[in-house]
Amino acid sequence: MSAAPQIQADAAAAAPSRTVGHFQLGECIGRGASAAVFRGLNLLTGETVAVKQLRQEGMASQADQIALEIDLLKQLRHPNIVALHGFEESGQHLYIFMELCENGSLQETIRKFGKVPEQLVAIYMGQVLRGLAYLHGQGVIHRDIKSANILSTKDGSVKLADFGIATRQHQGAADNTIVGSAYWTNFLIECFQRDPSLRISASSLCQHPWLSNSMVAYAR
Ligand SMILES: Nc1ncnc2c1ncn2[C@@H]1O[C@H](COP(=O)(O)OP(=O)(O)OP(=O)(O)O)[C@@H](O)[C@H]1O
Repeated sequence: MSAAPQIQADAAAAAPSRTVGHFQLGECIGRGASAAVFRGLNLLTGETVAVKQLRQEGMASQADQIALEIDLLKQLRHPNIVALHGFEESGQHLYIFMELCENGSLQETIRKFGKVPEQLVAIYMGQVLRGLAYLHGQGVIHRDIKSANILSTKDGSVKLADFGIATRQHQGAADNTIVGSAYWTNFLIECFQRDPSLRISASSLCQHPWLSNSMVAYAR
């Protein structure tokens, strides 16, 4: 969830071997502004999952947003969308159990391996667009498409994640609000100021850092 600064990731509270519901937590595999993400083992099936841990303290103001993310993810089933298995409240934390994407985000992939060849960008984009087409078919607008929110599995599939600021499109209503991550949003505002009729596709913009390895091109 991108817009949740109050919620602090608390990795220390989830020591390895801690059990939440029927999931055992393992090592921390990622961290965002609001969450820590752990590898988890489903003790009933043996399946490995990702467990997103959010601190409940100060969450009241974010409760609607979190409920929305869980509600949206639960209903979505597509090979290019991260599947949600369930959630659990335990102690001071909320835990969201999700499909594990072993390779983490595409942002991390670019950090580790540098720029991506055009041929692979085309493969990633094809999958991102299939995920987006599915979402739009369900009336869901993601609103924060960026490399950090596109996760990849070890077989090379990519999946859209992080529905913290996603919204449902009401029939006939256009969504003209600009939301999302700062550097992305600044660039979009700049483009809209130049030509308000311009339709900017966030998914197309993702390709720029993939091809150039320039992550902060639009930072302000
Ligand atoms: N399903 C998953 N499988 C594997 N790794 C994941 C998964 N979900 C998240 N991660 C890892 O954890 C990191 C942080 O997760 P996420 O971006 O959801 O946190 P956040 O705090 O909600 O994000 P933000 O910083 O945008 O607010 C990701 O960048 C990714 O590396």
